[in-house]
Amino acid sequence: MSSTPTEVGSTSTPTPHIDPKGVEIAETILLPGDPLRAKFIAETYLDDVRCFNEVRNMLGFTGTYRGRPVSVMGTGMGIPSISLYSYELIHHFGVKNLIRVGTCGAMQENMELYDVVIAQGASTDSNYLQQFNLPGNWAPLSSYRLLEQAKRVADERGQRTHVGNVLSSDVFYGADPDAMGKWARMGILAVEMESAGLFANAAAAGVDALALFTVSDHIVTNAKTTPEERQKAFTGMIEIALELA
Ligand SMILES: O=P(O)(O)O[C@H]1O[C@H](CO)[C@@H](O)[C@H]1O
Ligand SMILES: O=c1cc[nH]c(=O)[nH]1
Repeated sequence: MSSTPTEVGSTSTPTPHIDPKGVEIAETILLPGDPLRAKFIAETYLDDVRCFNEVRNMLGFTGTYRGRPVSVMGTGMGIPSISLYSYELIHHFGVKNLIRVGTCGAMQENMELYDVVIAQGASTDSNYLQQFNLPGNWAPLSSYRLLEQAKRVADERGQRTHVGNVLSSDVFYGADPDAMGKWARMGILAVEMESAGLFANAAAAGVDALALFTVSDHIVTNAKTTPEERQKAFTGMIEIALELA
């Protein structure tokens, strides 16, 4: 990371990628990859909404959900993108609970479109973790506190879930046709592109992170949702995440 804000700052002091212009950012934030999904979540679920970021159109909003402050912001796609936003949110704006709400490609045959995946851990083919110079291979895990709450809320709502290890991949269009099968045989539930970076940044800073996904397509059966459904139809996952705020 070339820019290293280390103190929690004021919301009138911008970082390179977030300029809240005085609008507060809540300690709990939902993080979809798509900034338009952030706008949809804010407009659909939050009261008293204010926009806190428009830099690069990576829209961020703060409002209340059942009276509690909560923010929601897009992260873009891939570990480099979510890593710089999560770093600034944690280290400059004091965010403590970071909940990714994404889409994923299912990799196990017992999974269906619109099932919710709760990431217990995130394996990765990215080199992002090497910067921590650990003397071995570190396993990026989600916060057990948030994981346990999310599973309980999902069960209460009758939402079908799968809890386990996901793959945060640097490649969407991979060159190796065998790669996904190898990960699936190690029990990986689904592929997405950000959570390992989010979990690493959260662990390094001692804050809590979780990732929830809606299955948008299936790597084995080739079932798919449409782009419009990807933006809007994932209400089960969003409603679980909002209960954690
Ligand atoms: O729907 P989002 O949250 O963007 O997540 C998934 O979708 C994107 C790829 O289409 C990647 O960001 C992947 O992680
Ligand atoms: O990263 C992703 C997200 C959804 N579906 C995939 O196949 N990959």
